[in-house]
Amino acid sequence: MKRGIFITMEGPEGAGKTTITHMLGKALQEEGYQVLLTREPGGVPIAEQIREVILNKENTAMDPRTEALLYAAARRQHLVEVVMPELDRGGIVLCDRFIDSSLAYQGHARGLDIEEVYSINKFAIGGMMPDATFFFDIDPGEGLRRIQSNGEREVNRLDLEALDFHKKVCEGYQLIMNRWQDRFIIVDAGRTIEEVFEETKAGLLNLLKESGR
Ligand SMILES: Nc1ncnc2c1ncn2[C@@H]1O[C@H](COP(=O)(O)OP(=O)(O)OP(=O)(O)O)[C@@H](O)[C@H]1O
Ligand SMILES: Cc1cn([C@H]2C[C@H](O)[C@@H](COP(=O)(O)O)O2)c(=O)[nH]c1=O
Repeated sequence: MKRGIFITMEGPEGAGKTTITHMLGKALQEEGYQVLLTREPGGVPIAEQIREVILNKENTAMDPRTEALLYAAARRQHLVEVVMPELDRGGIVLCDRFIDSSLAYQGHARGLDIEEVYSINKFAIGGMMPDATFFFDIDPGEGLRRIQSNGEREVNRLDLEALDFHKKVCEGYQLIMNRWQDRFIIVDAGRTIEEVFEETKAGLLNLLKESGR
């Protein structure tokens, strides 16, 4: 029985999800909250192995449905091993990407259809949708420029897609946000790291307060 709160971070490449999620984790701990930070695809050994297969630049032959199924499989394993037990304990889980990434990337940008991808993901998640989702809104070209100028970040198979693909990802996110309006909090991620962090932190503390924490 879920008692915790499940928050996800979404957006295109280079929007700042990982940077801000780590800053939030530290800030919440300083406020006395216990918080679990995790990510998709990955977060547990089996899902990290699936991540390596999906994102490996050599795997250019990967079929879009195979890709969608692998993300869903990684998601299931991560949920069962990490997210669900933590939520059952009443914890706060901040997850860098979740189902909306599959809907935007595989469902819309790859053209598989958002409803079809939602359908296989329903099997994977068994109703475990996020309580709230922060969407880091940035121009996709600007996001790609950010990751290209970060020499430490390894470029993966999805990063190598053309700008048009990343524009479709953003279009997909818009469709998803229209469908699940109540769940999304949109943050202008084109500002400085400090500005994005302060706004996201205020939104998150508000959610925690509303949930009685
Ligand atoms: N608001 C910002 N302004 C300028 N640079 C930023 C900002 N936020 C993050 N960055 C930088 O952009 C790069 C990408 O950031 P980050 O890894 O947090 O993005 P992400 O959304 O998690 O990307 P991806 O989904 O592609 O992994 C990093 O080098 C980070 O330092
Ligand atoms: C969960 C998920 C992710 N993706 C894509 C999005 C990114 O291109 C990579 C993950 O890399 P990151 O540096 O950790 O953001 O995978 C996807 O296409 N579908 C998904 O469900």
